[in-house]
Amino acid sequence: MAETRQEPLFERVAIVGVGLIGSSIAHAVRRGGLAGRIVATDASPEVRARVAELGLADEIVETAAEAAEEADLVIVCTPIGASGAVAAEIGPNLKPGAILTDVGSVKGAVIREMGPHVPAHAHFVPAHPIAGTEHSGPDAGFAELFDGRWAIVVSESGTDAEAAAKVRALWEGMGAKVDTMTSEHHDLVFAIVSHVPHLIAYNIVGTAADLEDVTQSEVIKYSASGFRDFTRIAASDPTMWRDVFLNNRDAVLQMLGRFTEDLTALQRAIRWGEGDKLFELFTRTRAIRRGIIEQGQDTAAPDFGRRATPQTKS
Ligand SMILES: NC(=O)C1=CN([C@@H]2O[C@H](COP(=O)(O)OP(=O)(O)OC[C@H]3O[C@@H](n4cnc5c(N)ncnc54)[C@H](O)[C@@H]3O)[C@@H](O)[C@H]2O)C=CC1
Ligand SMILES: O=C(O)C(=O)Cc1ccc(O)cc1
Repeated sequence: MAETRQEPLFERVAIVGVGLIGSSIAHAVRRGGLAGRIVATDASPEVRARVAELGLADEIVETAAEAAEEADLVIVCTPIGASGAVAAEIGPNLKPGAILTDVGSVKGAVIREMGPHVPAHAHFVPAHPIAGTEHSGPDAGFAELFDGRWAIVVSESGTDAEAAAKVRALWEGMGAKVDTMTSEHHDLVFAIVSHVPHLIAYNIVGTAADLEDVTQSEVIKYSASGFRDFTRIAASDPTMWRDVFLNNRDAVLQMLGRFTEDLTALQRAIRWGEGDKLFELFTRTRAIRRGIIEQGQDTAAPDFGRRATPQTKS
C-alpha cells in the first residue's frame, strides 16, 4: 500500500467522468493523501448525485469546464469517444502549468483528439492504468484497484518531463507500478494483450448464445469452466469497448490478421490429425503461463467478484 504523504502532490484535482476508473482514482487519491481537494463532474446527473452520496469528492460540479477551473491536475475518465469533446470544453479553462491527463485504453487516437485542445501554457500527459473489472459506474470503484498493477504513462517527443514525473508520482501514490512508452507502441501491445482478447470473449459468448442447439440456459448452466472467464470479460461495458475498437482500428486489425492466420493453422492441424503440432503449441503456451507466475506477474484484479450496486450508470 502507498505511503500517506505530508504534502499533497496536487492542490486541486479534477476528475471528469466518475465511473469505475474515475471513482477508483477518487478513492486511491484520498487514501494516498495526493490531493488537497478533489472536484468531480460527470455528464450524468444520476452519477453526480451518487458521487455526492458516496462522498467521493469535496466538490461536485455540473460541467467539465467548471471542474477544470483552477485545477492543478485534470484526469479525464470518460469513454474514449467523449475525450475529444471533453478536452475542447476543458482546454480554455486550464490554468498555466496545469496538467491534463486521461486513462483511456487507447492512446494514439486520444492524443489526436485531445492534444489540439491543450493550450501551450498547460501540459498533456496521457496515461492508462492496466487495471479494471467488468463493472461500471461510481459504485464499482475501490481504492485498491491499482495496487501492484501497471500504469502506462505515455512519453512522446514533446512530453514535458516535469509534468510526466508528476503523473508518474500520482500513479505510484495510488499503488501502481509505472512504465513509459510511446502511444504507437502502447496501442500495438494492448491490441494483442487486451483488445483482441476482449473481442474474442465477446465473439465466443455471442456465438454460443446464437447456436440453436445450445440454449442460453445451457450457456449459463455449464459455464463453471473456462467459458465462465469469457462471460466475465464479455460483460464489460459496451460503450467503452465499442470506443476502444473504433479508436484502435489499425492495430486491432493487424493483430486479428495474425490471430486468424494462426487459428487457421490450428484448424488445419485438427482436420489432418496433426497431434504433434497441437502438442507443441500447448506446451509452449503452458511454459509462458508458468513463466508469468514465476516472475510474479500474475496480478489478477484484486476483487473481480465486486458488484456495482446499485447500478447508477446510465
Ligand atoms: N473499465 C476498465 O476496466 C478500464 C477502463 N479504462 C478506461 O477508462 C475510461 C473509463 O472507463 P470506466 O470507468 O470503466 O467507464 P464507466 O462507464 O464506469 O464510467 C465512465 C463515466 O464517464 C461519464 N461520461 C461519459 N461521457 C462524459 C462526458 N462527455 N463528460 C463527463 N462525463 C462523461 C459516464 O456518465 C460515466 O459515469 C475509458 O476510457 C476506458 O478505456 C482503463 C483501464 C481499465
Ligand atoms: O477486467 C479485465 O480483465 C480487464 O482486462 C480490465 C481492463 C480493461 C481495459 C483496460 O484498458 C485495462 C484493463
